[in-house]
Formats: sequence, C-alpha cells, structure tokens
Amino acid sequence: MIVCEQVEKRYGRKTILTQLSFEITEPKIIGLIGRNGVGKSTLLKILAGHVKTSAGKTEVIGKRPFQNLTVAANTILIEDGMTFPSVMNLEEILKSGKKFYKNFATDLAFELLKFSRISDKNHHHHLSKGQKAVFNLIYGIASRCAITLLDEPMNGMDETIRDDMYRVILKDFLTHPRVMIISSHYLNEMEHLIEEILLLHEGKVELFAPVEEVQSLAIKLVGQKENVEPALKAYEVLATYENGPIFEAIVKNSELPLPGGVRIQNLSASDVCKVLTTSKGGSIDDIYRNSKSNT
Ligand SMILES: Nc1ncnc2c1ncn2[C@@H]1O[C@H](COP(=O)(O)OP(=O)(O)OP(=O)(O)O)[C@@H](O)[C@H]1O
Repeated sequence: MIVCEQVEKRYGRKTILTQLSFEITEPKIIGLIGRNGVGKSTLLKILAGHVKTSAGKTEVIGKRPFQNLTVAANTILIEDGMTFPSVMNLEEILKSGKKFYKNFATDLAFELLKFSRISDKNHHHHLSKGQKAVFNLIYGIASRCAITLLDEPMNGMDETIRDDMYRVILKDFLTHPRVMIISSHYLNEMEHLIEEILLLHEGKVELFAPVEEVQSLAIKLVGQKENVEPALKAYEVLATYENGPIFEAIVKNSELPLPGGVRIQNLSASDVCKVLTTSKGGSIDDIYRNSKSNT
C-alpha cells in the first residue's frame, strides 16, 4: 500500500530525508517517531502528495503520490495548520465530507463532535487549539481513507479527551482497517494502540518493527556504581545515568547472567526510541558532570 525506496528530500541545500526505505503492505496502525526536525511531517506530506521528493521511488496505493488525484481521494493528512473554508460552520463542513471522501462517516462525525461538546454551529477558525485538534481528528477518522496520516493529532488536547480520541482511533480501525500512520512525541501514550514503530533518525529509518520487538531491544541495569560499572564491559552500552548512589545503564539486550547487586528494569518502547536517537555527544548528565560552571 505504501512503498518508499531510497527516498530523498532536500530543501535547498539542506537534506532532510536520505536513503529512506520502508514498505507497508497491509492495514495497520504505525507510530511515526523521531526527534524534532527529523522529517516526520515532511514524510507524511510526501505520502499525502503535498510535497515532491528530490529522489527515490515513492508509491501510495500503486501511484506516485505527488498531486495524484487517486492518491488524494484515498489519503487524508490531518495536521496542526489545517484550515477549512471560513464561511462554513462545522455542520456544513461535516455535511460536505462525502463530496471529497466517498466513505465519509457523516453520522459518526456528528456524534463524536457532540460527545466532545463542540457545537456544530461553530466556525473552525473560532475553535480553541484543543477543539481544533479534536475536530480535525474526528474529520480524519470519519473520512475512512485507505491511507490515514495523522501528524501530531493530539497536540493541544487535554488528557481526558486524548484518552477518548485514542479510543476512537482504535475502535474505528478495528471496524474499518486501514493504514494509519500517526506521528507523535507521546509514544508512551500510544504504545497500546500501535502495532509497529517507524523510527526516523538522521534522515533515515532507524528501525521499523513491532512495538514488542522495540521494547526488547534494550534493558536497564540498576544498582550501586561499583556493582553496575564492572558489568558493563560485557554489554553494548547505550546510555548511563547517575542519580545519587544509584547508577543506571541502558544496554543492548542480551542473555548474559547478572552479577550480584545489579537488577534489570525493562524499558518501554518510548524509552528505547529515546536512547536510540540521543545524540552521541552525551546526555544532560554529562553536561552537568563536565560543565565548567559547576566548578
Ligand atoms: N518548506 C520548507 N522549506 C525549508 N525547510 C523546511 C520546510 N519544511 C520543513 N523544513 C525543514 O525540514 C526539517 C524537517 O521538518 P519536519 O517538520 O518534517 O520535522 P518533524 O520531524 O515533523 O519535526 P517536529 O517533530 O518538530 O514537528 C526541519 O529542519 C525544517 O526546518
């Protein structure tokens, strides 16, 4: 359904995406994860056909997406800056949904809007930031497009409505499976929802794997420094932290026996992604350890 092969995107002299390759062959919910500025929104815009690639092959439902009408009719990109015609109120916007998306679930959209306590007499540009995000997400889910791209859809929503909206995504996916790619900085909140993680790092796909596989890539060793540090020689160390007398090391998972005084803590997929995309230049701990201002 989606193929990216050696995709490259440059803005002027700046290369954003390079040698980016992955394939999605069946409906599933995928979390698109990566540090600020890595190119998540750019990738979603490429898939939606809004932005042209600089090189490589991109196919969405068998077509090159850039300005392609078939792709446009079967793909929706929900993002922060979305606008709707200012003369229309929300009721009119939802009623016109079917004109653009043949499977648009108009009744469901009205019910979800009512549940979210947003009057359909409002105009989109008069909604609060959180309300806009809720409306945009409802519109995106109700469109029931084969390719549903959600760029930071929960931005601005309070925690309660975020929980409700995660549930909407899951329920609607179960009844109407499709490819959903959700970019988010809140991977912890989404881990129960997504099946696979597409992690971007330095313009490339760092990993594309099921959530459980990502969780098992690394573990945390915890204990007194004198117990943990000698044990680290046997591991590939990804990060270390000192919290007073407690020393913690995140290491690549392995079946090695544990030395005395060291315990293992499992990590969330979010923790693993964070450590995989942390600058090799060191951590905040290192800055405080080495800073001249501390002397
Ligand atoms: N139209 C554009 N012209 C020039 N540079 C751009 C343009 N759009 C994006 N960029 C640059 O491309 C890079 C990737 O931006 P993008 O918005 O895709 O990142 P992101 O991973 O979604 O970031 P965030 O998590 O902060 O939202 C950034 O350095 C950004 O400044």
